[in-house]
Amino acid sequence: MGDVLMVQLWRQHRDDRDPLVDKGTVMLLKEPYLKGTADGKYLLRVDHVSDVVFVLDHDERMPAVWRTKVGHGDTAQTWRVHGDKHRDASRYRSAIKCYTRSLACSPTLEEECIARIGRSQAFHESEQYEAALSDAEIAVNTGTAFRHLAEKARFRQAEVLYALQRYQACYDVLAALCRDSPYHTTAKALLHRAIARVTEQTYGTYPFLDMQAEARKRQTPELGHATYIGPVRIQDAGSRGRGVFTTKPVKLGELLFCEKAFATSWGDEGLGKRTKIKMEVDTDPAGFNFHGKTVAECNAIIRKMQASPSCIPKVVDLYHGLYPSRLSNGLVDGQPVIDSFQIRHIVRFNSFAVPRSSHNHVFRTESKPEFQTDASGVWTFASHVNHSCAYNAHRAFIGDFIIFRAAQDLPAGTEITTWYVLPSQISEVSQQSPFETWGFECGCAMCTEAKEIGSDVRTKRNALLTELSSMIQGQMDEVVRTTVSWDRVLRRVESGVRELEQTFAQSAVEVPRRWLANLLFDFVRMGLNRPIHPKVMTTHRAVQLLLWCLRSLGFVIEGGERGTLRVKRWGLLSVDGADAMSCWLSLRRAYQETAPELVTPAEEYARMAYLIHMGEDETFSTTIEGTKTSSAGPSRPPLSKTKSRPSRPPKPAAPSRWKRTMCTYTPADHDTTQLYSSRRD
Ligand SMILES: C[S@@+](CC[C@H](N)C(=O)[O-])C[C@H]1O[C@@H](n2cnc3c(N)ncnc32)[C@H](O)[C@@H]1O
Repeated sequence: MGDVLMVQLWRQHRDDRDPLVDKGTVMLLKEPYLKGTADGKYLLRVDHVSDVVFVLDHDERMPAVWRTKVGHGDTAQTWRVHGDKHRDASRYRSAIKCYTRSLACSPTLEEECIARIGRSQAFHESEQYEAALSDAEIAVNTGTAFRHLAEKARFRQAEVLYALQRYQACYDVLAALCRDSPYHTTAKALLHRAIARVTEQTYGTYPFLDMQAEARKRQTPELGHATYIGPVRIQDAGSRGRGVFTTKPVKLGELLFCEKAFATSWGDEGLGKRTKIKMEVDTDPAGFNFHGKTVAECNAIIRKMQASPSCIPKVVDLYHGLYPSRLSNGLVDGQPVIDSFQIRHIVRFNSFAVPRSSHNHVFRTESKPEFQTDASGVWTFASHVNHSCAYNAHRAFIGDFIIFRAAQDLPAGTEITTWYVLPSQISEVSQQSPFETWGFECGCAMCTEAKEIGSDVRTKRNALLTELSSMIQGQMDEVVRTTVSWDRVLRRVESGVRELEQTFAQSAVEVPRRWLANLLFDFVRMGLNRPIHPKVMTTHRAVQLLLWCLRSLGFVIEGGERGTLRVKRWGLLSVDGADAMSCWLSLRRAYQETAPELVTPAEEYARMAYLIHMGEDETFSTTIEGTKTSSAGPSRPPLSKTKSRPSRPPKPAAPSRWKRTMCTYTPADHDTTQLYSSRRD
């Protein structure tokens, strides 16, 4: 009839150098459907990438009348030359088409092998690693008869195995290649990298300093390291579905796993700027609104699944709520079946919004006053960790790596938990559940206690909390402006806090008192901030209040004022306000005046908290001291399998440096619960 219908292709990978649809492109659409447009017309909408099949000329499904006529110049060699040209210009789609045509008319095994090597490279450069590997392996087999091609094909195979993160297999190929061709310097260099990756994968030893530096430097900080899964495994967690459990006793701070993201989406703006992604708002048939990073993240996942079909099962196996699983894992018409809507559900339940490095969440400077959430991504192993507000494992980020460390000593068979979001007020726990998005109720001690207390206790607790926090702020201002004595404020705060404590029937070890700890910590910080509140708090009182703060988080501490300081039980690390790391660092500072003998143990505890918070402690001294040399602290045995540091002699405390540090180190100035995104926190 001469009609023309618009076609809308969703979620396809766009490459402006090499358009997906060009003049003469022939597509087959599966399950096509028409969608009405605002101007009263119709278009064909294709939501799922696997609902389009691009038909090439030699494909038997191409109608004969549409096939291009084969000319005299259409030889394997000319197609290959075209392919090389496209590949050199980064037009991989076109290059692959040309190599495919070259393969279709290769008259000899040698010609075929050359075309395979070329196509493997084009697949590799366009991140279609599995197709690249398949071509490389065929080339290795066919190339054995041609010495010059065999070496090339094996190196190709090794490069693709490395890109596929199959480091042991990559090592095996390279070790043999280097034996046969000892002069192959590029193969040797890759062999060294493969060895480093196998070591990371097996022992969890990482060059964290380099990783932090790389994450800061690179615009898209996807780091070239391997995933390590330590003493943990996925298993049934009863009513919580699957969960991650320890396989052996684990010590506080030990590395549980360090996982490279399956897919992340980073902003396309310059380094250090806030993320800005072209907004693409979209509603799927289930009614979810997805925009910005989430759309980009879905696209990144889909693209990776298309390119590496063997990883599809581990993605579609992730929790996706009530959305039905309809996918077969196999290939249909030569390509994997990908349901875009299922991917959206997977992203909704499993994605983390992340900073470039956990440093960005905890530390900020005057030049970088804003907290950045630079990306969002999916980590397929980490996604199995369930939530608890009283979590026992802490996650940190460096580039596209998620690092989980034990935040307590954990016996074998313990389910590890993290926080998705934290309730922002005690009262909220009893009203609307912050976990509604995920469809569960948190059963941790804190949530259970908050639910079980009677409404009179709850009302009293909330009233006291509100009264105390506004009183602290108001009174501190009074102290600064007038001659109101500091002691009077302190007495009022102390009696208010004691009254609040009486609203808890259980001990702080059983039910940590996050909000009380926050309040106390805010108070101490104000008191110690001498440039603003001159001479308001004695350091001795600050020490007592900081210890109180840690005890409110469930820490059991022996001594702490003079002579001895020993943590008998580690409490909640906390991420919002009174985090244990800030408390220990403030204590370390205060001890410089009141009990110098306790500076070193306090620093050790601060270092442990830092390790758990940041995922590594190699940057501890640099970050805390603002110098390149390590600060004081007795050497301790390396934790888990992390790189050990040489022990250094204790150094005297340096108050002037600390002052400088205080300018850059303001962890309690923000509410970290806000920083991770509306999804998983
Ligand atoms: C990212 S998944 C975690 C892994 C999931 N349990 C599984 O079986 O694959 C998030 C989902 O796990 C479940 N979940 C997580 N924490 C939970 C908790 N504390 N209690 C009950 N269910 C929880 C909820 O169904 C939530 O939507």
